[in-house]
Amino acid sequence: MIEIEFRNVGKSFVDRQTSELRTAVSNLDISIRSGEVVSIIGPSGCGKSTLLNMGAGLYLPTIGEVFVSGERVTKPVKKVAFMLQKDLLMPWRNIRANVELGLEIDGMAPEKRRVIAEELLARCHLKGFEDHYPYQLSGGMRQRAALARTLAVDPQVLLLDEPFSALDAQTKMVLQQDLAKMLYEKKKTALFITHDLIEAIALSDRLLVMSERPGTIIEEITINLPHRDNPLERRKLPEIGPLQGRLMELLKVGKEEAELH
Ligand SMILES: Nc1ncnc2c1ncn2[C@@H]1O[C@H](COP(=O)(O)OP(=O)(O)OP(=O)(O)O)[C@@H](O)[C@H]1O
Repeated sequence: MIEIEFRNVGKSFVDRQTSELRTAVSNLDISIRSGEVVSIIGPSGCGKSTLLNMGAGLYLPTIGEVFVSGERVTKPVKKVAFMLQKDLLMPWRNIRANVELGLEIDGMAPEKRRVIAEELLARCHLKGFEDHYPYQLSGGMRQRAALARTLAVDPQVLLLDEPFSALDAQTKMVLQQDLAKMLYEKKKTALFITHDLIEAIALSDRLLVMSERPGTIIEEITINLPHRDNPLERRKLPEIGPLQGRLMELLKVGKEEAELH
């Protein structure tokens, strides 16, 4: 089943300085199957976040249509959860209460949501920190709590906008491992934005490479590698290097600098 679909989607914004309409993304045709993890990579400003925002129903396309689970997206969609680089935890709520937030809004009984929150916090290695407040935790721990909160409402679709980019390399790898396991076990569908090419290869079934602005998909790469549920193992495979090289070519990494010399 196709879970997320973009049909000939484009999005333009009014430029605040010139008042002209500028195209951010165009001709996006994307189909993501249920249970698939797809990463989007592309140069800065090519429209990756714009694409994700349209998937979540936070932006509406200027042309074309977006569908989630066969339903046209015209407003924020409940079965879609969004996770950003900034953890957006509420500083006045402890970690447990932060994780419970979505369930509380849904009207779930306090005892029930407490059980769910504590189980997820344990899975995200935050057992013992339930009563701590965000300021008492490290960046990695806060992002773990944000992941637990994203998963608490049991969304079928996760849209992840560079969720680990502010973390140090080791913390990032451990969090990727936790995320990959949960996505795999619960058969979630995920669309993931990252600038980290190895992260994209390690976590995904498929990569979509975008062009410079106005962004569109210029290449699709299926990752035929084992260990989608174990990125730490996948990182060790010899195929990673050549795949990274191909992505660097597509993104012209180092080309502009070379032209300057
Ligand atoms: N709400 C908005 N209003 C006006 N312009 C916007 C808005 N959101 C995005 N844009 C413009 O659309 C273009 C694409 O932005 P977007 O943030 O989607 O790119 P990105 O690929 O996610 O960038 P980065 O990799 O740097 O995070 C940019 O030129 C940006 O200025």
